[in-house]
Amino acid sequence: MSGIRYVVEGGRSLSGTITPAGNKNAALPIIAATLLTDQPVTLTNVPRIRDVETLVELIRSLGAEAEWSGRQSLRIHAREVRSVDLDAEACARIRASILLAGPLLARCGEVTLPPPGGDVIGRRRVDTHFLALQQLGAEVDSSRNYRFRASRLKGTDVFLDEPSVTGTENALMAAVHAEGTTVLRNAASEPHVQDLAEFLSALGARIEGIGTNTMTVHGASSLSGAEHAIGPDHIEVGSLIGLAAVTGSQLRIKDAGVAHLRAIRMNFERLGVRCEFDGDDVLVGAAQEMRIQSDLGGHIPKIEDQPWPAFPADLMSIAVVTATRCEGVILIFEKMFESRLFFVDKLISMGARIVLCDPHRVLVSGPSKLRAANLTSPDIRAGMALLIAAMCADGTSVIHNADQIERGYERIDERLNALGASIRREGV
Ligand SMILES: CC(=O)N[C@H]1[C@@H](OP(=O)(O)OP(=O)(O)OC[C@H]2O[C@@H](n3ccc(=O)[nH]c3=O)[C@H](O)[C@@H]2O)O[C@H](CO)[C@@H](O)[C@@H]1O
Ligand SMILES: C=C(OP(=O)(O)O)C(=O)O
Repeated sequence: MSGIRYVVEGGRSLSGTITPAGNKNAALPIIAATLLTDQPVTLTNVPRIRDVETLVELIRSLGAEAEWSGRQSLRIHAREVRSVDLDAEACARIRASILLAGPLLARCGEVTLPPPGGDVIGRRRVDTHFLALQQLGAEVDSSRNYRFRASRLKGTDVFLDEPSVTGTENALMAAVHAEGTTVLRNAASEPHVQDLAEFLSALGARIEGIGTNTMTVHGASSLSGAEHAIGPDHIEVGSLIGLAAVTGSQLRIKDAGVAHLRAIRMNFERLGVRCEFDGDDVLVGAAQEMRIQSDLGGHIPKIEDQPWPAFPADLMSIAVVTATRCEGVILIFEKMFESRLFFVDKLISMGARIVLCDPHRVLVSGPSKLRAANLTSPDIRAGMALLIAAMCADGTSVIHNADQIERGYERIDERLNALGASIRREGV
């Protein structure tokens, strides 16, 4: 079992203001995309999390200069890029290593990538990446590692077999360097995909349809440098809303990017958790109704994930833990990942009333009073859900393998302690 554990004293209410970190899933493709230009790039609001540090290590190994010029500010200059063998262990630590495929193919004409890692939440297919890059003219071979080769990339009309987030991002990064025009259909449009497209535009790429499922990309032979601020992490904002609700906390979540929070707000309302928008801040009040809202006719409601702009898959674990503290019954239907819901056995051991119907669906009946427990975090979001459970449970819980939480949430112990939480970080 790996090194970091959190010792959490439950039962405390928090109060105050917290600013969400930059979006992990935007920072990662944007850092990969800096390899597309030989000019310097400055990125601000970059989350200092483990996945980012690993990707920075990987791009340095390819010859890019990358220096932190402030706590959240990263300067990258990929004057020269050599596509040599990438460290297999570093690639296996993160899902985002797959995002080097598009930029390296575009810049160097070939790339061999060891298989990516990332959360173990079910099968993580890469077929969409292969399909898209192949249609742009790459030869691909997955017999040993992932090998992509293209003497030139040529724009075309690409229909993605599913709106894969990183698949869309790889296609976008390859397309900006392709000859002619590329149309990407059935594309993902999550805030992080939009952020990447905005960054590429700041480098001089011409992209139409940002934020929709059809993007048109006009290829450019060279791109400039740029300064770009990573957008706020809407998954962290959603996690904080759930946390505030179950701990009876009053929080102002500052500069939260409310334009991206409609589906998130709507689904929390289904649990009887309401928040207000004040400019770009989110306000969560301490006295929430916490009563599950039935569908018309008194039917059992559900929360389900779907591609953007619907409710995000990465908030499903947070929705489950929040529901355990609400009055009523709700079905949580996770359509994307077949192992993400298995962590509910840990909530059940804490006293939650949950039926795991099948790998994709759980029925939660609340409210349950949660008891402290000795827990292990299986992935980023389940880890955060367990931290939330521990914070509202009676007694002191220990969360092992908190390294997983730190893959995605920056200094979460310090930041929550500043609001009144009691989380002691131990281990190395
Ligand atoms: C580094 C990064 O950005 N990781 C995110 C990215 O992973 P990633 O890009 O790996 O995830 P994908 O979008 O490719 O797909 C995730 C899974 O959902 C399935 N699928 C996808 C689209 C769809 O319409 N229906 C469907 O069932 C896919 O088959 C796949 O099994 O997007 C996921 C889905 O938002 C998030 O959980 C991850 O945090
Ligand atoms: C699943 C996630 O990350 P990754 O795709 O990097 O494993 C996540 O951010 O919840």
